[in-house]
Amino acid sequence: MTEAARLRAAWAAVESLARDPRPDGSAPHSIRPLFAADPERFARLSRRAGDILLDLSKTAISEAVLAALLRLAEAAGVAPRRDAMARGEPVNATERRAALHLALRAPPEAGFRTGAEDAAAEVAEVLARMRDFCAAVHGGQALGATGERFTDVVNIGIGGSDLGPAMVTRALWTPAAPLRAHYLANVDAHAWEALRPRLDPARTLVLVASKTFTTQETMTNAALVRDWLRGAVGEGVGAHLAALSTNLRATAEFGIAPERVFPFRDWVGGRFSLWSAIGLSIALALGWDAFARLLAGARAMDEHHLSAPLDRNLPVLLALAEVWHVNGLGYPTRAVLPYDERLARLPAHLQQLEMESLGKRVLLDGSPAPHRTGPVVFGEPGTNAQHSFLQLIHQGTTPVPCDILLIARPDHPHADSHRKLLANGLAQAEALMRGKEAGQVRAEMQAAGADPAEIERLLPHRVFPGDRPTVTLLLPQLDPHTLGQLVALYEHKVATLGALWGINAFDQWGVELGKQLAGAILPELEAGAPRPGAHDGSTEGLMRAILRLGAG
Ligand SMILES: O=P(O)(O)OC[C@H]1O[C@](O)(CO)[C@@H](O)[C@@H]1O
Repeated sequence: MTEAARLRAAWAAVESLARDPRPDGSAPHSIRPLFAADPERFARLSRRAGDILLDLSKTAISEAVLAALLRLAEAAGVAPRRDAMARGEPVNATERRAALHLALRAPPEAGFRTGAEDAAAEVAEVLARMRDFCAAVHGGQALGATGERFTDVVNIGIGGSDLGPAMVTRALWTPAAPLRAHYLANVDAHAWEALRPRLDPARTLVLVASKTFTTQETMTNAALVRDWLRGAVGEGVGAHLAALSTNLRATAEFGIAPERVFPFRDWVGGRFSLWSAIGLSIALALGWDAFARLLAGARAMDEHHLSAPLDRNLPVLLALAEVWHVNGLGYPTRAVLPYDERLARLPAHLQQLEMESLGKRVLLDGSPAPHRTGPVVFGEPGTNAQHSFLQLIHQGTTPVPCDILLIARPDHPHADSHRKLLANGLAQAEALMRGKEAGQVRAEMQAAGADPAEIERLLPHRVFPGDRPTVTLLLPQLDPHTLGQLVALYEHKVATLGALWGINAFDQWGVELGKQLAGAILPELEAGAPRPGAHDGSTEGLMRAILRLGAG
């Protein structure tokens, strides 16, 4: 059999398991019969790596489905694609680049290279400079222009130059941390106007974080903030600025001294970059040790992913569950529900990581993808999500698989609150799977003394279909090391899905068209009139309406 034929056969096996009833007659999407048939299902379908326990048992993945999915992973070349990535090969084929974020969190002796480039040495050098800079800021050797110590760091960046670091500092910052961190992303200057009054320019350190150093939003905000700093501290503004970028010419043109530029290389993708110089705000805000432990956590997950067999490999299993849901059962969305307020920005980080990576419609060779690819990802922390969109997930027409993240031990003394939080997370997953049948609803309403006609009227509204899948991830506590493992787990899941679907998970051409068109519209707004015939009727009409309302 050729490779292509093997891959087609593997897909066909998964698809037929998703289409045809199981040998016991149960439907392929049903979960409850799997528990009824196998009291050991939790033990069989949960796996542990490092600090993370992954429970896949509340999905409709049967033993047969898991076996078929693992055969698909073999046929799609998941392990060789993973290894090519780790060898620094140009797995980002459309940009002819490596995707070597693994090198960012590896010790130098791991020896990561790409082509002739010694990635490990490069990383070690930048990390050492970042560590020294943090020590100087925290130790009071690097001061503001007026001799004050820094109390606040502002990271100006967007997308991958914002979401990862913002998510991590939101998760791990405590009042005992060395600096307060703020993240300015949107070109909407309301964001800056809301932040500005909270800052004292004399004590504010500003990081301009942009891989390309050309991103419109970041460069616009950087100019605004530099002017504000200059207005307050005059020509000493350089003491308040640093840049995190691959574009050393542009950082120099912006006026940032070379010793204040922390570089990284083009083999670091934006959405995989929080471990690079882009993570400097994390290290400044939380301390160097926390950043080092974050990297070590990610490295532990890398080692697991690189060495564990596919059937025990957490990122691979998570990716296979996604294939089952998206391609097998046809569920086009997924919700991420961290039952931890500190992980409030994790869904936003995963939205970029997953949707920018997997929102592709062609295979590596440019032919149309024969299968549906990346699902829509959204989420909110639990329990808040329960009071907003969980209704649809329980009773809507299309099942939405959920990732439920639980943290066993809190970092506060309120045990009762934490038990309630955990009880809710566990209960949602149980309720989604178990559902509530008509007989049970009827009995409950009868016991409450409801009128029989009223019972029959309300019955369909109060029935829960059940068999709605959840994947649970349990961490013992939230700290830099466990968070590093968790984020790296999702990164490797994304790369694995790239291999399974045969797409490039490392480019993002889809963001370009809007940027180009915005570049064309901007001068027309400045000139106060759309260029006749340059746009569709709607865009031109809206531009005229906006201009009439006084913008531009
Ligand atoms: O770091 P940069 O170059 O400013 O880019 C920011 C973000 O913009 C994107 O290129 C998308 O527009 C992301 O991939 C990236 O993370």
